[in-house]
Amino acid sequence: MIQPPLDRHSLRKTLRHARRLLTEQEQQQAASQLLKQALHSEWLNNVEHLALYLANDGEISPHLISEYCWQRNIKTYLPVVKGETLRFAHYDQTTQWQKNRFGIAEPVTEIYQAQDALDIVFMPLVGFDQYGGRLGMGGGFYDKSFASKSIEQKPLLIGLAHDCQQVERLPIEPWDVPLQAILSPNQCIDINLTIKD
Ligand SMILES: Nc1nc2c(c(=O)[nH]1)N(C=O)[C@@H](CNc1ccc(C(=O)N[C@@H](CCC(=O)O)C(=O)O)cc1)CN2
Ligand SMILES: Nc1ncnc2c1ncn2[C@@H]1O[C@H](COP(=O)(O)OP(=O)(O)OP(=O)(O)O)[C@@H](O)[C@H]1O
Repeated sequence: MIQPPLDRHSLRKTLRHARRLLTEQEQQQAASQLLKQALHSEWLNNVEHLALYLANDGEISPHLISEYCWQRNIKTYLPVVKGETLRFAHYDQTTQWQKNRFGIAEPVTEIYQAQDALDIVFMPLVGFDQYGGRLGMGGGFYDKSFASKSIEQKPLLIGLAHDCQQVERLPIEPWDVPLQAILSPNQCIDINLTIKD
């Protein structure tokens, strides 16, 4: 596991490099293990509206989780970049796509789901720690989007990650919105159950 002290910029560079080194086969294996962890965690049990993302830059892919959701009639949503924040648009196998300014596909729509109508948001991340710390791509999009959400309010924020993205303890900034849980191929961390010191 990578040991800080490393500043956010260096950590981001190191961790993005590590996940991009994973082979296609390792990515497929990770995606399949991730689905198993998601089912094992039981977080999907009573979910009706779930936001996830399209994997980019070596991120762990939640595509098998989407396929599971479609079989179960769980509605799936993707982030759409709007100015400095994110909106969440419904998608399924019939969706039409356009690329955003980062080259990531987004549904072509003007209809968005209210944030508090989402049950869970599976968040992409560059780095995480066992305390719910999250390092993203550096745009602050997720942090700004969920800045006013209290811990009790929907949606539940769950980070998805490769195990190689874990660090001992991330340097945290005041605006960072903590993860409430983390799923990786080998771990299912419920932050409320981990010891905070
Ligand atoms: N899969 C996925 N979708 C996502 C995010 C994400 O982290 N992952 N986002 C999470 O916020 C939002 C988009 N934020 C992003 C911020 C930076 C880059 C990125 O690749 N930056 C490049 C420079 C790209 C450019 O400016 O042309 C880089 O840093 O190398 C990508 C997405 C919404 N959708
Ligand atoms: N709630 C907020 N209000 C205003 N500015 C914010 C807020 N959250 C983050 N920012 C700004 O966004 C910038 C990027 O933040 P940070 O490095 O934490 O992004 P990130 O979590 O890595 O990215 P992302 O959430 O998009 O995956 C910071 O410079 C910060 O000033």
